[in-house]
Amino acid sequence: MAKILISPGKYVQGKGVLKELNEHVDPLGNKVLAICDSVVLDLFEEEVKEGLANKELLLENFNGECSKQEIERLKELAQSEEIEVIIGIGGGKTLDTAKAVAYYSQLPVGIVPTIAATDAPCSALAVIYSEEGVFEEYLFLPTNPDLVLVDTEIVAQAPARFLVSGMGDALATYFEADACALTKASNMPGGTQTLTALNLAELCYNTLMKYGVAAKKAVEAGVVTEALEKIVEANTLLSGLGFESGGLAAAHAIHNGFTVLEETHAKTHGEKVAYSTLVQLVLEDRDPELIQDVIRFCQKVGLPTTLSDLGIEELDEGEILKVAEASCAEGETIHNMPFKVEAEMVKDAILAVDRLGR
Ligand SMILES: NC(=O)c1ccc[n+]([C@@H]2O[C@H](COP(=O)([O-])OP(=O)(O)OC[C@H]3O[C@@H](n4cnc5c(N)ncnc54)[C@H](O)[C@@H]3O)[C@@H](O)[C@H]2O)c1
Ligand SMILES: [Zn+2]
Repeated sequence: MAKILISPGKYVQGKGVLKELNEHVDPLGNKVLAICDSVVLDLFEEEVKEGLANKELLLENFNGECSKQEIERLKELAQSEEIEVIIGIGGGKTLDTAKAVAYYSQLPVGIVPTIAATDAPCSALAVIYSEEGVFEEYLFLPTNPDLVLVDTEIVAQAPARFLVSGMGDALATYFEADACALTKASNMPGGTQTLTALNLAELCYNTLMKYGVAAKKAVEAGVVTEALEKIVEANTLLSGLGFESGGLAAAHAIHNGFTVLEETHAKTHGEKVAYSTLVQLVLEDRDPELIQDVIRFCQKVGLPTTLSDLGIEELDEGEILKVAEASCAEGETIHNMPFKVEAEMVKDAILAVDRLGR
C-alpha cells in the first residue's frame, strides 16, 4: 500500500488575521457565500464583513445542525446566487456544513474556525446528523479545504472549555498514530502513514504537554499568548493532519462506545476522547510513569480522568461492558491496535483508569 498524506491547501493563523481573509480568498473567487454560526454572527459580524469587504458577500446564518436539509438549502442558495466560493465561519458543525455545501456545489471552500474544540477544520470529512442531532454518516470528501484561517484573537475570547476539549481530542492523536505505525493500518485517504504524519502527531502530543496549561490560562484571561498560539496549532493543524494521515485506533473507538451511555451526552467529543486515550494507554500497558503524566496533564487542564467526571455517577459493570462491546464492533478502529482487543479487556481498562484517576 502506498504512503499517503493529505492536508488543506493553505493554513493561516494569528491574532487579527480575520482582517486579511480577503487576500487569501482572492485566488478562490469573488462571489462569496459565507455560512456563519449565529453566536459568532452576534459577536463578530462587523469583523467578518471587514474581512470580506472586497468581495461580493452573501452572509448567511447557519441553522445549527450539519444536516442533509441544511446542506441542500445552502447548496440551492449558492446555485441561485451564482456563488464562486463558500466560506464557513464557526465551530465544527458550521465548518463541516460549509465543506459539504462546497463539495455538492463543486466550489472551493475556505474554513474559518472560531473555536479550537475539535480537529474538524483541516480534514476532508464532514460528519452528518439528522435535524434532531442524531449521527447519520461520515461524508468523505475528495479534497481538503482550500484554505483554513484561524484568528487567535477570536479563539481567545471563547469559553475555555472549547480549547480544553480540543486538547482532549488532540491528546489521542499521537497514541493512535503510533498504534497504526506498528500495524501499518490504513489511514483516512486509504494509504499507510508517512514519517511526516507520525512526527506531526508526536509534535502535537509534546506541544500539549508543554504549553497546554499556559494556553488554558491565556483563554481564561481572554488574551493571545505564544502558548495559546501553539495549542491552537496543535488542536487544529497538528491533530487534524495527525488523525487523518496518521490513522485512528482504540481511543476514538472507545469514544464511540461511550456515546451509548446517555449520561455522557453532555460531555464534549474531546472530553470523552481524553478519557478514552487513558484507556488505550492502559490497554497498551504503557509505562506507569507516562500514564501518570498524562493523567496529571488532564487534571491540570480540566479533562476527565474518572467515570464521574464523564457524567457516569453510578458504577454499573454491565453498562461499562456495553461501552466496551460497542467500541469493539466490527469495522471499529480499535482493530488497528497491534494486538487483539476484546470487550472484556476494554471494560477492565475503563475501570482501571477510573481508579488511577481518583
Ligand atoms: N470533520 C471532521 O474531521 C470532524 C472532526 C471532529 C469533530 N467533528 C464534528 O464537529 C462537531 C463538533 O464541533 P464543535 O465542538 O466545534 O461544535 P459546534 O460547531 O456545535 O460549536 C460548539 C458551540 O460553540 C459555539 N461557538 C462557536 N464559536 C464561538 C465563539 N467564538 N465564542 C463562543 N461560542 C462559539 C457555537 O455556537 C456552538 O454552540 C461535531 O458535529 C463533530 O462531529 C468533525
Ligand atoms: Zn476526534
